[in-house]
Amino acid sequence: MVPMRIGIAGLGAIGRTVARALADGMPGLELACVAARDPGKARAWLESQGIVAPVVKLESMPSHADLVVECAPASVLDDICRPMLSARKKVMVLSAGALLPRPELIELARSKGGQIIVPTGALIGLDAVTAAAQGTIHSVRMVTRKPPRGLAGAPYLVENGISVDGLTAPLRVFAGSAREAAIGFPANVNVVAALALAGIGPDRTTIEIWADPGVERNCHSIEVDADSAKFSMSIENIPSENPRTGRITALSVLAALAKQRAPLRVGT
Ligand SMILES: NC(=O)C1=CN([C@@H]2O[C@H](COP(=O)(O)OP(=O)(O)OC[C@H]3O[C@@H](n4cnc5c(N)ncnc54)[C@H](O)[C@@H]3O)[C@@H](O)[C@H]2O)C=CC1
Ligand SMILES: O=C([O-])CC(=O)C(=O)O
Repeated sequence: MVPMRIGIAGLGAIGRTVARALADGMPGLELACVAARDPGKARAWLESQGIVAPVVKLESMPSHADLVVECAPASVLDDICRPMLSARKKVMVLSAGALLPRPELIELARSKGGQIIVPTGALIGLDAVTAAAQGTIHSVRMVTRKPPRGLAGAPYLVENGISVDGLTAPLRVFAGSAREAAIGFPANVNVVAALALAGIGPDRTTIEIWADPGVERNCHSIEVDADSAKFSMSIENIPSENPRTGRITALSVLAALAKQRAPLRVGT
């Protein structure tokens, strides 16, 4: 079987873990290329890891890869998706919050025959949410609690003069829709964007965000009420080297990549 060629756009907390795993060997998959903001730094890291892969520009990824894992800042989503989707290829999008204001990327995938894959990422239960969405979902509500350092610097906090420094008790810093949360916290709550895309959309999916000095983990809890089932889910994510990103996120990418070529697929 010809291996599926995987590209990685963004060599940070998620990208490095995915690159390492692909280089160690995943059946039916090969690391085909990497794109980074600083190509010299990327080459030095790959060399230090003994990983052989070309460092290429975002626009030339389609000639190297069948599927690109987007694990870069939200601001570069267009530059990663457009070339790949125009070439009828796949992009696994981690910056899910940046997809909400860009429905044209989904339209591009539709018109060209490419595909955007949003993995479950740092979340839980998108299998059940997508299943329930085949029927009627009445409501989806999410509450996120993060250590203050996992929220510091978010545009919503800066614009509203909300400080999370030196908190001694939990502070609710936001309540609103997934669409508003993705704008105000573009690097902190991609999870609610993925939840919205799986279920009832960004305007009806609601979220509260708490800066909680009492937690060490990024905690998400979700309640779904549908005509097929009512369910609650929660997950406590251990932060990776990037305090905003749970360790499980890169593992979710690996699981989603493995499904691309697996003889047995478990879960939707
Ligand atoms: N969907 C989900 O469940 C989750 C999504 N995320 C999102 O995934 C993305 C990646 O997260 P991390 O790896 O933790 O971030 P990170 O900040 O550790 O790494 C991002 C990397 O992208 C690189 N980069 C910047 N500009 C670039 C460009 N023009 N081309 C290529 N690379 C570029 C940076 O230099 C950095 O190495 C972020 O948008 C984050 O918000 C994070 C956690 C969960
Ligand atoms: O959704 C995100 O951007 C990251 C997150 O909450 C987590 O890793 O728990």
